[in-house]
Amino acid sequence: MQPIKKSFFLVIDGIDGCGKTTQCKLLKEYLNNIGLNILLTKEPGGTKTGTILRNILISTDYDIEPNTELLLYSADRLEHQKKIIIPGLNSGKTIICDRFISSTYAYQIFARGLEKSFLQYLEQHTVFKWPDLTIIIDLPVEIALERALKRLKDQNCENSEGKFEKNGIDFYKKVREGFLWYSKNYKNVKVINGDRDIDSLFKEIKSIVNEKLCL
Ligand SMILES: Nc1ncnc2c1ncn2[C@@H]1O[C@H](COP(=O)(O)OP(=O)(O)O)[C@@H](O)[C@H]1O
Ligand SMILES: Cc1cn([C@H]2C[C@H](O)[C@@H](COP(=O)(O)OP(=O)(O)O)O2)c(=O)[nH]c1=O
Repeated sequence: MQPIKKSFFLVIDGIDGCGKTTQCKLLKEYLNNIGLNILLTKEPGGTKTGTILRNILISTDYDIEPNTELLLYSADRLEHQKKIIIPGLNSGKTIICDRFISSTYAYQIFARGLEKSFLQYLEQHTVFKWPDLTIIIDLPVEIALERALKRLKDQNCENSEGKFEKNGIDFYKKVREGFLWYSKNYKNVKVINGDRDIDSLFKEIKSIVNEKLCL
């Protein structure tokens, strides 16, 4: 059977540990099963160049200037849009993207305190296709970080815990605030409550996506 063509750009975003990766995978499986051609991707790191940028960005070995970090996330996005997202949409794929520019507003602008106008300038040169829908999974920072730490333990990556300790809880509170700001200032954004179990969260995401995709 030929896959159904539904060119659609969907983003799932939110603070570390909110459950994005889990929900992206569930959604991919569900939409694949009903015959859509799904491309699951992520930022940073959705391209060959982006993988190198991601390794630099998430490593704690480099002491990167905050504005350099902002430029690297933007470079990753430019590559991702040109090489993956736009060609994927042009060939009729439904794109599910784990994080997008909403994360840059939340982390670099709100939490790191960089100039909003700088990102507003950069987005004009890096975002050629805006998401048809961004779902932001919102929940108290303490719960999200507990989940993120649990995942690191499950994956035996406890030495990566440093990121959360280095940034501190107030940083993540600002990240949360940044996502809520983004939801009020950009189009096609839906905020959902992430403080519940995986299945009931997925049920709501599925119903939002079904409605948007007219399924
Ligand atoms: N709704 C949920 N309730 C409890 N635990 C969850 C929920 N969603 C995900 N988890 C668990 O929390 C951890 C982080 O989830 P993950 O999907 O990797 O988050 P993210 O990609 O947003 O950082 C994983 O161990 C995952 O199994
Ligand atoms: C896309 C993006 C990610 N990030 C950060 C958030 C994450 O801490 C980190 C890696 O993202 P990710 O792999 O999604 O982390 P997690 O699974 O823990 O949620 O990149 C930014 O700071 N700005 C951005 O624009």
